Amino acid sequence: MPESAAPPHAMTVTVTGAAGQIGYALLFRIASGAMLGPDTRIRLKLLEIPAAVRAAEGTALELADCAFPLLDSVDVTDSAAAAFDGAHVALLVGARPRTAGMERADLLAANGGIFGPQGRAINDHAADSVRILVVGNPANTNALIAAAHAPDVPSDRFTAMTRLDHNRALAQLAIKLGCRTEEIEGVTVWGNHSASQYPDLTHATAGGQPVPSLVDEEWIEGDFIPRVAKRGAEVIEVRGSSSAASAASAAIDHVRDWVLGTPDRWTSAGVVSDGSYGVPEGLVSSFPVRSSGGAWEIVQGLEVPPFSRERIDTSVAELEAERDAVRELGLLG
Ligand SMILES: NC(=O)C1=CN([C@@H]2O[C@H](COP(=O)(O)OP(=O)(O)OC[C@H]3O[C@@H](n4cnc5c(N)ncnc54)[C@H](O)[C@@H]3O)[C@@H](O)[C@H]2O)C=CC1
Ligand SMILES: O=C([O-])CC(=O)C(=O)O
Repeated sequence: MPESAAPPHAMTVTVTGAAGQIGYALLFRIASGAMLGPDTRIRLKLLEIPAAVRAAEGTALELADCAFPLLDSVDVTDSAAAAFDGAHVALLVGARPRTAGMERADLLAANGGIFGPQGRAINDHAADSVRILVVGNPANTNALIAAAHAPDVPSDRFTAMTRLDHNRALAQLAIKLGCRTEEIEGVTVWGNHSASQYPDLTHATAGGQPVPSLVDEEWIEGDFIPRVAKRGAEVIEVRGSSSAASAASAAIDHVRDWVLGTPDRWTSAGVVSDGSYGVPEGLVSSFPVRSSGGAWEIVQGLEVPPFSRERIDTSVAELEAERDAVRELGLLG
């Protein structure tokens, strides 16, 4: 055997719902090193329901065929205990979609049946340093349920994905201003990953110029906010199926920034509230965040004008209603 030049450091990454649309767009980028960088080898563990294990095994064949230098192994299983064994990063993508005629309470209950046991399995089997990103909808409340079943895992390790909403906001603003997304800073998505979210441009700058001086309020209220908040529905209507590659890309961005640190600008993530900005402690809500040393910190001290206050409160009220509903269903332990 030639002397190996492989990086010494390896991490175990668990992906649930691995045979789904997002899984197919996500796994190859993780294995290529796009998520954890060029110095980290990857051990993938894929969790699926029994009926989709074979499809996930098919994806594992293709992963092998890519001959990714950083990919050490791929295991496919329908056992949560096996899937989360030693996990350093867990991407909870698999979820029960809403089907016709399904009430919100039914959806919450069906997902509680997935995210409760997965939270317990993470608690019992994952690495001490595990970091969890919930992508499967309703993402914020699913993260809350998983965290409630993992008493030994610090709750700040459970996060929900609002990075896709953040990226959508950057993209819409860049199109409006004719600039590159890279020139934009200070955008925040607050609240729930749902149509009630509040993409906030109050503190945004583009090329160093305050965005509120570059666009009018009418555009922000009438075009920008609804466009971003309802972008998922727009993609479903035009593409004929829900956002997958963009969701996978956002998940990569979220975990990369969490583990390796944000650049000099902040981003948005659903994190457990510490009471900042009047969001009740314990709710998983989207905030402006920075990461350093592998931990998210909520950006403090931003002024919240009345228009923003009202929008944040509306989305947070929806999160509270979801929390109360899952509590009543006995899903918070
Ligand atoms: N937070 C966000 O920004 C976004 C969230 N989503 C959500 O992500 C989720 C996944 O989306 P897609 O990949 O398009 O769906 P999909 O239906 O293509 O795939 C979901 C996969 O999860 C699997 N699954 C179901 N229950 C499972 C369980 N208990 N354990 C393991 N796997 C399980 C299914 O067998 C299926 O293969 C959906 O809930 C969707 O609404 C989608 C886009 C953006
Ligand atoms: O509604 C969905 O399943 C997809 C979704 O969350 C989004 O695109 O933001």
